[in-house]
Amino acid sequence: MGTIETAHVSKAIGVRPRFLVVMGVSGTGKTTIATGLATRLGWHFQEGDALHPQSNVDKMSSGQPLTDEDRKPWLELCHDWLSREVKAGHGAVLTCSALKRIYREQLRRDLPVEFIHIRVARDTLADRMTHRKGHFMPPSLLPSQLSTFEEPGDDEPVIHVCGEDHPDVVLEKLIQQFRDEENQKELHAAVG
Ligand SMILES: Nc1ncnc2c1ncn2[C@@H]1O[C@H](COP(=O)(O)OP(=O)(O)OP(=O)(O)O)[C@@H](O)[C@H]1O
Ligand SMILES: O=C(O)[C@H](O)[C@@H](O)[C@H](O)[C@H](O)CO
Repeated sequence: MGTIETAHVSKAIGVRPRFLVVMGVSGTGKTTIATGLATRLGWHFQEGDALHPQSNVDKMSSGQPLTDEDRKPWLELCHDWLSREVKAGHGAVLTCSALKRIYREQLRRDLPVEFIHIRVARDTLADRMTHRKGHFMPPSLLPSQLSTFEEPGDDEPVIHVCGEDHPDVVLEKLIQQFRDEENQKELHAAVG
C-alpha cells in the first residue's frame, strides 16, 4: 500500500504534499485535527507525544512542566521525523506543542515545514483536559502551557484556525484553503 495510492489520493482532491506541524498548548485538538488531515489527504501522521522520552512523560504526569533542556532532544526527534518525510515527499502531519519561537525554528530548520496553530479559549481547554480520559497530561499544567506559549509572528509560516469549531468544520476550511492556494499558484503560473 502506501506511497503510490497515497499520492494518488492527494492528487485526486487537488492538494499538493505539504509538511505540517499541528501546534498549540495541551488540549487544543492537535491530535484530532492532525489525524483528520492525514486521513483525508492520505498523508503520513506522527503523534509528537509518542516521541517524548519516557522521562518527559513521567515529569509531565507528575505535574511538573518541561524545561527548554527537556524539550530539546524531543524536538530534535520531531525534526528528524519531518526531515525523513520531506525526503519521502508525499505529505505528512506531526502533532507538536511547539510553544516557543525557538522550538518552531528548530522544527523547521532547513525544511519546508508549515504550522497549523489551533486557537482555543482557556475555559474550553480546561474543560477538555478535565474531561478527557486516559491522558498523561494533568489539567494543573494548563497555566504553565499558556504562560510558556509564544504567539507565532507574522514572519512565521503559520495558518491559524479556530479550534472551538467542530473538527469537521476546521478540516473542511483547511483543505479548502490548501486548494485555494493551489489554484492561485496555477493562475499565477498561467498568467506568467
Ligand atoms: N474541535 C473540537 N471540539 C470539541 N472537542 C474537541 C475538539 N478537538 C478536540 N476535542 C476534544 O478535546 C480533547 C483534546 O483533544 P486532542 O487530544 O486532540 O488535543 P491535543 O492538543 O492533541 O492534546 P494534547 O497535546 O494534550 O495531547 C479530546 O477529548 C478531544 O476529543
Ligand atoms: O511542550 C510541552 O510542554 C509538551 O509537548 C506538552 O505540550 C504535551 O506533550 C502535550 O501537549 C500533551 O498534553
